[in-house]
Amino acid sequence: AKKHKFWETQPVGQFKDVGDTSLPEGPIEPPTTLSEVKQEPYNLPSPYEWTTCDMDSEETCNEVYNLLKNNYVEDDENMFRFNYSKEFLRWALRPPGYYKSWHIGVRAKTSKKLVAFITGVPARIRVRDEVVKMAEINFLCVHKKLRSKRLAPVMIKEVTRRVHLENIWQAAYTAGVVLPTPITTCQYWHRSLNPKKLIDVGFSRLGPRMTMSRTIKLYKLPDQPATPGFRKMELRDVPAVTRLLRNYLSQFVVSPDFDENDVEHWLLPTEDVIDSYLVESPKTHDITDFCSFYTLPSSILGNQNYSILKAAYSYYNVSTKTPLLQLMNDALIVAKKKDFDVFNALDVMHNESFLKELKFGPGDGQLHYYLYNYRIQNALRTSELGLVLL
Ligand SMILES: COc1cc([C@H]2SCC(=O)N2Cc2ccccc2)c(Br)cc1O
Repeated sequence: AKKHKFWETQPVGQFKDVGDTSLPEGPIEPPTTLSEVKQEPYNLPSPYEWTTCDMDSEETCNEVYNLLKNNYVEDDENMFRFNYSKEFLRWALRPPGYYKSWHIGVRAKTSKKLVAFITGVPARIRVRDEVVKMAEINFLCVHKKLRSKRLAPVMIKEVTRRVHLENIWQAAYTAGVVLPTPITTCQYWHRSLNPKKLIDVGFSRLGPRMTMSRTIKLYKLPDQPATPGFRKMELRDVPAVTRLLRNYLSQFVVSPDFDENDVEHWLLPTEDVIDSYLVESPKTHDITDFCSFYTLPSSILGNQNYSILKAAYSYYNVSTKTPLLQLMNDALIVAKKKDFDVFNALDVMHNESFLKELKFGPGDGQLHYYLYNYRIQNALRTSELGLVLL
């Protein structure tokens, strides 16, 4: 049926193959030689042209920011829309070894307006015992006025072509919709930090038999973290955090294979983008635990009193001495202190162990994870997934 016309032509796990144990785990199609990769860009409908978005350029970064701010992902009831900041986009799109050519835009030939965007960044992802060079595909966005012109399939084929040109044959991506075929499906959970605002904007509702003051008291947090030695991560901590994180992530079926360069980029604190904290034992000065969250505001569509929701998203957390429950409560405490309205987390890794106890509530968004050109025999449990995509 029409349902997945495009995805049924792609090397991804097909629904019809689920459960077929005769199909081996690993790449679905072999790599080709670079000469066999299409050398010229795919054809766009005639009014449009490809452009490479130089995120170092203030002007271009502004165009990308505004396209996403006005046209990127909304919730099912169109009450909120992601509002990735320019600093966040620069962080997300320029990791070690990134390719500018993978920051792909579509412009209208006449007006030169940016009307669509899709990106890839290189990553080493371990799947069981194999470390695979992949592209992490993200920020697929088509202007609201150009929807259902079938632009997305040609943009996906173009970013795939440019990834192939760099001799990379696998990719990882997420979507809020079911496509062939998720390797796992996660649930978002939310911990209120500013319940009054969340109720006012319609994200949360006052519980039955609950007053506003009772609700505010329910979510109240201490003013300071509880764990002795809890502090912000610094450059000098990169080697120890890398060791801690690599060891911790090795237990999951799918996870990033971070080296010190990656840890320095992805986890060193950047104001209003990424926050990272660690526990340095006051006695031994060992680094025993780590927690991190990224800053991703949302536009609030159509509320009289507020226009921005300040949201923190749990990123990578490692607990070896401090109980994860206490570590994450300290993360909530510093997030509240930094005036976040809500702290979001997926039910991946060991997150399920603290979500309910720390008063997270389940969200309505499901997040499906996908691999391109790499078959995984059976879907993973969310607790087997050690990969957080932005
Ligand atoms: C509305 O329920 C949810 C919406 C979102 C996404 S869709 C567009 C947007 O902006 N979101 C971020 C957000 C907005 C509001 C609260 C928490 C997170 C997610 Br992710 C999970 C939810 O459960």
